[in-house]
Amino acid sequence: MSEFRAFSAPGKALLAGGYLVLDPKYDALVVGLSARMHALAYPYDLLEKLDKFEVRVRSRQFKDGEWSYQVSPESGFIPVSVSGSKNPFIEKVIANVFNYFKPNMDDYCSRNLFVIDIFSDDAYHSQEDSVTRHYGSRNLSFHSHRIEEVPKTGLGSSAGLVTVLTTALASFFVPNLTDNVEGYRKVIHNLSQVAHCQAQGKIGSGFDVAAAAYGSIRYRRFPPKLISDLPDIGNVNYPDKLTHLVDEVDWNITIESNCLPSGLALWMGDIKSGSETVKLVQKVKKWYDSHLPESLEVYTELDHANSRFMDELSKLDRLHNSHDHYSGQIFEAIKKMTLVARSIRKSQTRCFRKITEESGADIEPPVQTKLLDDCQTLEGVLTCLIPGAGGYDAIVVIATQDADLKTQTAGDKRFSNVQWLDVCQADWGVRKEEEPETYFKK
Ligand SMILES: Nc1ncnc2c1ncn2[C@@H]1O[C@H](COP(=O)(O)OP(=O)(O)O)[C@@H](O)[C@H]1O
Ligand SMILES: C[C@@](O)(CCOP(=O)(O)OP(=O)(O)O)CC(=O)O
Repeated sequence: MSEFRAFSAPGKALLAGGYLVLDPKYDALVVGLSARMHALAYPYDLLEKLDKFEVRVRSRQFKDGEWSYQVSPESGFIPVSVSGSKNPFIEKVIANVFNYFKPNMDDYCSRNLFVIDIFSDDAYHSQEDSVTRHYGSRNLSFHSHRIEEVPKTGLGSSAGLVTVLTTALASFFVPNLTDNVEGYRKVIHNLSQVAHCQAQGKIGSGFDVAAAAYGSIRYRRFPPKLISDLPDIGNVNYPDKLTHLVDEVDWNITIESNCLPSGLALWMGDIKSGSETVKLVQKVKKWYDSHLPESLEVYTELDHANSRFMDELSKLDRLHNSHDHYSGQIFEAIKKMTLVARSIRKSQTRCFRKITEESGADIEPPVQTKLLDDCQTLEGVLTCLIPGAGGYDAIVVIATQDADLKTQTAGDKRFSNVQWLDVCQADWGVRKEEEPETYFKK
């Protein structure tokens, strides 16, 4: 492999199943977004030190955005930073991709330097303190702060980074991956889940990594033990255990394509304040354990509402695919879906308000319920919800394709805190980008 090549992976919005998805008993709906994380892999290069590999990852949209790590087979491919700065997500990707492919120094003696550039679309981060530059054939925002200091919008930047970087790095070891990402999607997904969990230092449900790898899906998580049982990186057994986990073990996971029907549009509104997912999760867990069996009843009601929501969307999607988009049947189905979606939202709001009041975790605080109710009055809106962990981060509105929420809400005080992000659903997962030269700075 000596060619330039580029890959990209999508951001996510969790539309149903927040909290429940942490338990392998429940399904969630996560959609892939048009905002993507990109990786441009350069041809092999030569590093003077012939007994080591070096991976150089550059993310030039952020201050000091360059991380270099060296690895060698003798030290169990434990990445050693040579740039001084560390990025845990990049570090764990390198550790796992090398431990899985186990490249032999002799085979790579004159091609042991791997250079990868990362680009992230604007919607992932707040645009304050940034300048737009024409880069290749794209407009990209360049921030004056380091990546950790730039506020996020919650689209899953680390999951996108891990997934696209795993793909790009793997393409150095498997030359035919570039033209066959589909054939390696499961390996990319499994390796990315492992790296992401290790970097986060916790085992989330993995819905964000699954969406980065597969796009819009109905998702049921893997048992957390699969990853927590791995030995430490550097342990002599790590490469074999990892390979066994990635290739042989049944993860008991559900990943089924489940996208928003093509006649509907997704709007994502960033709210000018944020919530911390980890703290919310801790409070909800505590509430769940101390309120059994009532908390189980609440989860069962929520799960029922979530499943109805996913089923209705699938039904509408199937109808859309088999009919002319302007047929009377589609209009009727959308009208029916609106009624169903509103009853589902009522049920979700009732449950989330109850959890909010009893746990002290602001999943759906009254101001957010009010905002959703206001959104519901806009023309063309089917339903709206608070994505992911809820709180004050964001709202999602599902509307008919011709509804223009930006125009409808402009100057309306009720929506003064909402900034509509420039994203839509894009249901494909990690993939090759056909024209890598469009990323080159001219
Ligand atoms: N474009 C990028 N370049 C380099 N590192 C990135 C980039 N985007 C995200 N990251 C890494 O992911 C971290 C953010 O991860 P996290 O806090 O889990 O946020 P998110 O919810 O967006 O995934 C950053 O601090 C950085 O280490
Ligand atoms: C609570 C959760 O089920 C969903 C959180 O969804 P968000 O979309 O809010 O996630 P972050 O981007 O990580 O903050 C936790 C999980 O499933 O890991």
